[in-house]
Parts: sequence; C-alpha cells; structure tokens
Amino acid sequence: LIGIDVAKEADLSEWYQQVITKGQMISYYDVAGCYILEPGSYAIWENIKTWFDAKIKTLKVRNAYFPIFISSDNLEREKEHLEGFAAEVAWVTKGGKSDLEKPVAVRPTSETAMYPHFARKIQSHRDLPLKLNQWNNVVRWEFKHPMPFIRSREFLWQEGHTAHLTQEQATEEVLQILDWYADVYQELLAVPVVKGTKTVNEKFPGADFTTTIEGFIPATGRGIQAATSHALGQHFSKMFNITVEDPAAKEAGKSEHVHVWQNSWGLTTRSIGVMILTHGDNRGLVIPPRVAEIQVVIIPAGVTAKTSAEAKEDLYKKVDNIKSDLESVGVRVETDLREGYSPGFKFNDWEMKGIPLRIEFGPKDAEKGQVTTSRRDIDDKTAARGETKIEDLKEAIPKLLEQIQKDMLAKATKAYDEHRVQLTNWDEFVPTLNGKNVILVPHCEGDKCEDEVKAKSARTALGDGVAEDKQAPAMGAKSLCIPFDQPEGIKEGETKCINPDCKDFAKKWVLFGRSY
Ligand SMILES: O=C1CCCN[C@@H]1CCCn1cnc2cc(F)c(Cl)cc2c1=O
Ligand SMILES: [Mg+2]
Repeated sequence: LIGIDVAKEADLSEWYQQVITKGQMISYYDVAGCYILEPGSYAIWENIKTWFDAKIKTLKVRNAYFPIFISSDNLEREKEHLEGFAAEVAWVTKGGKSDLEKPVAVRPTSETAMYPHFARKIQSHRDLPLKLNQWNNVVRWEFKHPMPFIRSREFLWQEGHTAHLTQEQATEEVLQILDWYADVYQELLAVPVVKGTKTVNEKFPGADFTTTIEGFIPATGRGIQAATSHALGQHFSKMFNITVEDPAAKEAGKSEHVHVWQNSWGLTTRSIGVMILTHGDNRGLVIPPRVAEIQVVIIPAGVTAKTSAEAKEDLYKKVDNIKSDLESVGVRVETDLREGYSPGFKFNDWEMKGIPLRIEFGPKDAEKGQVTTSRRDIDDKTAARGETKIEDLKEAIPKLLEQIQKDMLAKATKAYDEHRVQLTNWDEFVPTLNGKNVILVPHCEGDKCEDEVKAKSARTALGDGVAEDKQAPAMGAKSLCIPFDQPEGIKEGETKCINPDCKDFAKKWVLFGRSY
C-alpha cells in the first residue's frame, strides 16, 4: 500500500515516519540521529532562508562562515556555559591513523568560535555594531530519542551574533529578531506561536535574558521551543575581553573601556518538523502555499483509451497554457502527464506530498472553459472542490492560495487557543495537562518552585491508583515561557503562586507544559 496506513491520532510517531518518508521529505541514514534532507524539505528550508535573510539584511547583518572545528581551549573558555552541555559535544580525536595532539570539538553552536575573533576585530566604538550571521549546520550528540527535524544530532540553522555599544541597541534587536521568528512560523509556515521570556530555569545560562517563541503540537498536547533570541548582556564580552574605549568618557578627556553588549539568535530546521506535525493529516503532508516548492499541480482527467490522439493533444495543449498562465503570475506549478497512472493514483500521490492545490482538467472542463480545483487543506472532499473559469485563473488561483494560507493558520491557531488553558486552581493542573493542554498559571517565578511543579505534575500524571508498573510514563510540566502577553488578574503581593506548597506570591502568568 503506498498511502499512509496509520492514523495520526492512533500512532503519532508511526504516522510521522510514514508522512515524512512517503512525502519525500526525509530519508534514513546509517549514522544514528542523522537524516537525509530530501529536496522536498530542503526547498522549504530555502524558502525560510530567503525570507529571513532578506529581513536581517535590512539590519545590515552580514553573513560569514566560521570553521566547524573548535579548539578545546576555546570551547572551555566559558566553564559554566560548557558544563551543562559537555555531554553532547562531539570531538574529533584522530586524523586518519594518527591521534590528534589535542582533540577538536565539532561546533554545537559558534559563540566560542566567533568571540575570540570579535575581541580582535572590535577595538574602537567605530567597529560597532558588529552583526554577523551564519547559515550552517551544528552537531550535538543528543542521547534522547532522535526525531527527524525535531531532534537530530546534526541540524541546519542560522545563528546570528551581534555586538553593540549600548544595552538599548542590543535589546531592540533581540525583540526585532523574535518578531521575525514569529513571522517565519505564522506567516510562512502557518504555525501559531506564543512569544515570551524564558524563566531562570529554562534560559540560556550565558544570557541576561532569553526570549523565545513557543509552539504547540495538538496531537501530543506538548509545547515545543520554536526559536530563541538571547540578550547576552556583557557576559561573553567579559569572558572574551571584547571592549571598546567609551566615546562619552573620551569626550570628557578620560579613557575608559566598556564591555560591548551582545545578542545571539537562532532558528533551526526543527521549524519544518513543527509545520509537518501541525498541518499533516491522514492523507500525508499538507504544505502551506508560502513555503511550498510546488503550489499547484495540474492533472489531466477524462483521458481514456477511447480519447482520440488529437483530442488528447488538444487537452494537453490547454493544460500547458494553464500552466504558463499561472507561472506568469508567479505561481509555482507542475503538470502530471505521466502515462499509465490513473488520475486517482495521481491525486493520492500529490496529496501525500502535501501540494496545497490541485487543478483537474478534462474534456468536459475544456468544453465549459473551466477547471476544477481541489484544496489540500480541507478534509471534506466536496467542500475542498471548486470551479474556476480559465480566463479568471491568473487572478483567482493566487487569491485561492492566499486563502488556503490564511485558513491553515486560523485552523492551527484555533487548536492552540483551545489547548492553552488558564488556571488558578492547582487541583485542575494535572488533569488539564493530561487533557493534552499547556497551562497558563500564576507563578512566583522561583526556580525551586518550578522544579516542584515539574516533579508533581510528573508523579500524579501517572494516574492515581494505577499499579506502578502499569503507569504510562508522563514527564512533568516544564515552564515554556513567561508570555509577553500577560492576562489580567495577578495582584502583586496578593495572588498566590499556583503551587500549593509555595509560600510566595505570584509575579507573572507563566506557561507550563510537557514539551519536546
Ligand atoms: O540558542 C542560541 C542561538 C544561536 C547561538 N547560540 C545560542 C545559545 C546556544 C545554547 N547552547 C545550546 N546547546 C549547546 C550544546 C553544547 F554542546 C555546547 Cl558546548 C553549548 C551549547 C549552547 O551554548
Ligand atoms: Mg539541547
């Protein structure tokens, strides 16, 4: 059977594996945790890259390339930063037959590759702001279950690294980048995200504060970190001695050196996995038009053995005209003229690949001077269908693609909104979590308290009264972010923290959830 033979709601991981392989996004590879990105998914990454690269160029960010190898001296410059991550560093220890004098690390992220260079490059305030970005790959030797796009030992990303004279300039950039990350998910991938700040527990230890966009996978009810934009403050510049002479002090005839204010920000190919998990259905992939390599596929119908050669030729000619019409208005279109396959077979094939819109065109359509359209995002086959006059195609099809894009985001946003539950009563916390929701609660922002919430929601999530060995493992709820968008209702020094054993008052509404 070539179709997807497992339901998304029945077995998500089996469904996901079939959808990404039969949809020709991923192929498997003989190194654990590594996957082949087939052209279908690489084309989506290229669309994301084209859009985001154009945005950062408006900030005068320049792309560069740093070596993939990092000396242990450089990697270990930042002790505390490394200690939390040491277990996932991949090391090169041999060249051919001979051992390396000093093993080199494969970059897991490039701070320690770039910042010694920043220290050399940045001498005067005129060298600021320095804004570099890399489109590259990184390696993290994860031990948790790998999942294509979502968690792999090598992935593609962009990593932006900037240095500024003032904290204000740095902060402004952190927030601008986060907005563009949200746009990549919402405007390109039609995936809703919540913007916020990471709590002390979850932020990057090397940052003053970490801003994040948090996605949601309805099928599992788990949150997922979608991208992060860190305000590093002067943490790394003090570590790597990146200073400039303070222009203000110089004005006053004094010579003072100030540490620069830095940011780093990253978005990865995980975004493609989130898009697939969000929109995919039991017929396979569903790709939002804005990032689809092919937006429309035209399939001739009604051609049978009885169709005369000239009738067929005439039909194919008209199909070609439709294709050129659509290409002339920037639509990415393919025709499927393969012999020996029925239209039905072709419909399934392209549906599995998630092409957003199908155009069927047969002799009857030709007679009526129209085409039959079928939207991939609508489950109901009848509701998915429409008719368009051939002379209207140039205007109608781009509009229909935009409608599909809009409706896909609306549908996913509705699902996220329905599963983001605001609570003030602890007794509802775990049952709500088990209902495949993420939860917004008043919280004291204490890291110990956060750990307790995680522990409690893991234990009781195993279902009371069920025999220990029968209990399905259920991880605890982590804090996902402190949403920028704070509801009303927390009274300073009055509203209690959600954790019944916590004595402190709530400071903010914090989003908790099981997560990837
Ligand atoms: O998230 C981003 C955006 C792009 C640039 N980097 C930051 C911080 C990355 C944190 N992080 C994440 N993972 C890591 C894994 C490691 F093995 C080592 Cl040595 C370090 C890290 C590490 O610093
Ligand atoms: Mg990690």
